[in-house]
Amino acid sequence: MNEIKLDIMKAAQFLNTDAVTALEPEVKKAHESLENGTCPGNDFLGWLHLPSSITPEILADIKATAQTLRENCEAIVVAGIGGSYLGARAVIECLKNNFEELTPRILFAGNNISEDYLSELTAYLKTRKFGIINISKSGTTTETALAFRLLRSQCEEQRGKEEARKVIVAVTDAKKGAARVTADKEGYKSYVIPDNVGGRFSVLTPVGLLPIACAGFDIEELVRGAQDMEKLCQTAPYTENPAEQYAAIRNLLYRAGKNIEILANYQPKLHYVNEWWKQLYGESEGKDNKGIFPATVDLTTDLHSMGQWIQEGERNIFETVVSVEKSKYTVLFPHDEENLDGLNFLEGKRVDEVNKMAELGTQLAHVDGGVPNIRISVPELTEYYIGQLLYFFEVACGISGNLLGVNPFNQPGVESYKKNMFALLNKPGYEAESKAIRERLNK
Ligand SMILES: O=P(O)(O)OC[C@H]1O[C@](O)(CO)[C@@H](O)[C@@H]1O
Repeated sequence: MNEIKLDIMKAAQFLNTDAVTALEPEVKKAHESLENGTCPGNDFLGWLHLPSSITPEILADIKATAQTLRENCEAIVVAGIGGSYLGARAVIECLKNNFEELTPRILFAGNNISEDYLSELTAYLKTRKFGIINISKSGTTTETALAFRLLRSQCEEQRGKEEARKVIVAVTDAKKGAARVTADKEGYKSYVIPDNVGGRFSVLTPVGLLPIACAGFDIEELVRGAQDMEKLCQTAPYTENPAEQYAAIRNLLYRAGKNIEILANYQPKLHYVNEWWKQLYGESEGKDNKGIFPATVDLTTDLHSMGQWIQEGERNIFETVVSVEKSKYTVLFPHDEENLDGLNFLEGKRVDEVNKMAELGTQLAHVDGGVPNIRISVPELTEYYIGQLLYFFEVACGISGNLLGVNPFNQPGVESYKKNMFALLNKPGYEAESKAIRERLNK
């Protein structure tokens, strides 16, 4: 199998010579505790062998639902936030044309509380036949619930209740939560987010697969990539196991004082993979006053904004570059008669070659500047390799969180803002908190 490759040489050179080798027993133990289900948060390990559990029947059912939506909608709005949003968007943005809109158009909502966003979205949809995929594990997330309320009533108004039923799909908990109750009451087609799969690990459940199928992409290939990576991560020895090596090197760097990891790409289509990765690692590791801060950049774009900081700022960072080996198209650097920009020496070269030299030059400059560099190379931006990449990051995250000594599968800190927001908005049941927060603000 051809696969994504990890190169940690330019990061390991910042550590003692045998540091990565010496960590093997610890990494193996961290990985085994995932596999044996003995790690903290072990009731949330449903994602670990998810790829190999996906049957052709499950995929066929998702594809049939996607087909119904595709046939009946000019736009499909995917309502969700965090893990109920980013995985689908990451894959779709990787695979779609940078400029052409998909047919039907895939729109995202429920990931903010912006009045203008919702106003513009509902106005845009007024003249269009649209459907909704309402994704929320809890069914009570404010951002998503708000968008769904607005969109559902608009959809029913535009199509009539009966027709609307055919184009509203819920992806939610098996039993509890508003989304489940509404779906069951209204008879919407629905999918279950398993109890033991947390949002940020759910891209290979219908949370990700349904929107990706609606966008017209090949979910079989995506799952096949993840399945192959599942096999590799389970069987490969330490030195050839990308998930174990990535978990090892980032923890060693963290222990050496590098507490910020910057995920970088050289393809705009990977922007939302950055966003997905940020949630995966941020929510998994940032707790108990510990954790690498996950930051992201799009290059070469951000070399013209963040490049200075990365090159010469505080030396507490390391960089992980996701590099795509093969471009889909060919564009050659053009000739210019006047050559005022002095770039005719590049004439006839593939733009991708120039991009790759920018990448190599940047890697060497950053390493010279004291920034350890990890490189993940992806053969091509296809469903198969994206499936590999996402699953690789998930397993590495589980191992890494165990090495760090946290529970990688909870996110208790996320509740704090919600508690304050509800207190400020006088949510019933929050009377004491409302009183306390008002007193605090009036001091
Ligand atoms: O699917 P839900 O329950 O709406 O939650 C969405 C997101 O909110 C969080 O619970 C907190 O941000 C994430 O972990 C999750 O991915």
